[in-house]
Amino acid sequence: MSTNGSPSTQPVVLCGPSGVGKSTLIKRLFADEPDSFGFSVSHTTRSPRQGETEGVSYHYVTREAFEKLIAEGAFLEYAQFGGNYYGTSAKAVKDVSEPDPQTGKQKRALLDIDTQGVKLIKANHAYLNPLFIFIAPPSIGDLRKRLEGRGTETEDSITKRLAMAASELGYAREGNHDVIVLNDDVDRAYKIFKSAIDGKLEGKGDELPVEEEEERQLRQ
Ligand SMILES: Nc1ncnc2c1ncn2[C@@H]1O[C@H](COP(=O)(O)OP(=O)(O)OP(=O)(O)O)[C@@H](O)[C@H]1O
Repeated sequence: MSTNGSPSTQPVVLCGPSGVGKSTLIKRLFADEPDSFGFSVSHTTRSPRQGETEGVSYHYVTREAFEKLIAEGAFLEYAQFGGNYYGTSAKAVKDVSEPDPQTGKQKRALLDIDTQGVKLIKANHAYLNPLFIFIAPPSIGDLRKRLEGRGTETEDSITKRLAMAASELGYAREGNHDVIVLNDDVDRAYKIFKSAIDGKLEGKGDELPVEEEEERQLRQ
């Protein structure tokens, strides 16, 4: 496994197909270690809502300022929803691991991003030096069952997510991640995930599911 960076502050990038169980593993990690990890503060062009604080809830910026940041390549990912921009900047990720001015405590940034975001970090923000962890499904068929079971997606959305899943698995097969975690049994997967982020995993973790099986199940 990768030995780059200090395990105490090295950002952790979690990626993998929609429905594979990333949120499930992140929830467990936060329950296990509530003070060790943090999410980066996103930028947005929407106005602050009551109770929200600049720099805590979001970094609130104008459209012009947001577009300037896009042009500068500042964002690892960004998107528009409801007429507003939202984005994660590389600086916001780095800021998570800065010592808190009051307590001196440092947190590790945890990111849940798609393959596009992983490519952007590798191409433009390599200095972040994260631990890239790919969460893999036992099969595309299992992924379908999980997305159906979660009850949050339409059939059309499930079909799109499964097609995306195949391309994300393809990118993982090229060896672009430091660690592979097969989320077959969630307790077993969490153990591998936790030992990887604690720097205690020997090797690269699990094997990816076989490609032929995937294609067969996609055709079904
Ligand atoms: N090992 C597992 N076995 C069976 N079901 C699981 C397992 N891990 C997670 N699930 C279930 O699969 C569904 C999808 O999990 P989750 O929402 O964590 O995925 P996700 O990767 O965060 O998806 P998205 O990227 O769409 O947010 C949930 O209903 C979850 O309870």
